[in-house]
Amino acid sequence: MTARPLPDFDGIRLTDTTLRDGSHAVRHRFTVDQVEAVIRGLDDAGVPVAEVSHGDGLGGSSFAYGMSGTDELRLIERAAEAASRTRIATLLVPGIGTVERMREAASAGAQIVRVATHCTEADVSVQHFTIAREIGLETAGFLMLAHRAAPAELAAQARIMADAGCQCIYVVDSAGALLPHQVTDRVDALLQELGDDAQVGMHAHLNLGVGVANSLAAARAGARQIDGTLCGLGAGAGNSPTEQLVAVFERAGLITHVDLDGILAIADRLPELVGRLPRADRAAIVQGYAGVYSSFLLHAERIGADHGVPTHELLAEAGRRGYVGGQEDLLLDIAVEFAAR
Ligand SMILES: CC[C@H](O)CC(=O)C(=O)O
Ligand SMILES: [Mn+2]
Repeated sequence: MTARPLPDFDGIRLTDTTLRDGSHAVRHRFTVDQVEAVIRGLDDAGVPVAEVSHGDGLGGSSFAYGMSGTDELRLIERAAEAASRTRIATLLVPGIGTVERMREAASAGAQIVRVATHCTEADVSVQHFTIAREIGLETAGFLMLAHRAAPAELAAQARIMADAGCQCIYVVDSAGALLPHQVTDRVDALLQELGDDAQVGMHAHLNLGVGVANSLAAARAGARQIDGTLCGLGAGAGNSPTEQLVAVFERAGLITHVDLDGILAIADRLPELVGRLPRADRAAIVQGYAGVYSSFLLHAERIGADHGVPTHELLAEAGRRGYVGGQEDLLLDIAVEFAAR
């Protein structure tokens, strides 16, 4: 294993993913003007990292996942121009995004790449981490749907990412299904496995209403990088709101270096900038309860409406069938089956 420096940051490093995970909630229609306004607000508040891409990561613009309103490379470029101290991250799911797209994102101004895989398939990220480090990108790894892997199994997958050059491995609660003690167990297991080889991060969703508590549990257990989005804008019931994380961490004595007034100011402006915000409605709560990938929600709403099947029934069945991220199209099979009954 090659020695590599860990991201240097004193305290908890927040990554705001409004312009990536939040993209699901606006059906991937972010404009350059919205990106510029959000980045300026985050930058003024001192948020260290902001993530930008299609909601499903680089290359996600497609019929299956939803077409981007504006090419994500233009959004990344504008974000990098608008930021004076916030560093721009982007996300890549191997198989959706390519190494070539990652290079283009780096040329457009991304300095950090976060490579996301299903929680038992870290091996598909090895090539991406190797090349990302070669081209000088900082790296993070996402183990998605982390509730589906026991702590020891998740730690073994984190080891694969760390050995490939990943500097921070995230417990990603894609379904908003984890409870605080389950987050603590997973962060503990990763820290024990990784030692000084990589940091640990937490990405939480709000489907069961405990996203902020989960983020706090992770930070208290030793996670160094934590994700949020302004007003919780994101897939499913949304993400831990960045502005609440700043307030909660300050109360808990954890340093984020983000200015609370500044982050509240840009969060306050978000509804006027983007419109509809996600909420924990019946479908989103069932989604968390059934452990279903959060970005299935709007696909399930659309497919359910087309076939006269309630969204929450589609999602509950997707949970029973154990679908993973990328299998959004299989919701259609359920809808057709249910509609025929
Ligand atoms: C497309 C990757 C994925 O949506 C990452 C993420 O935010 C999650 O799993 O929650
Ligand atoms: Mn997410």
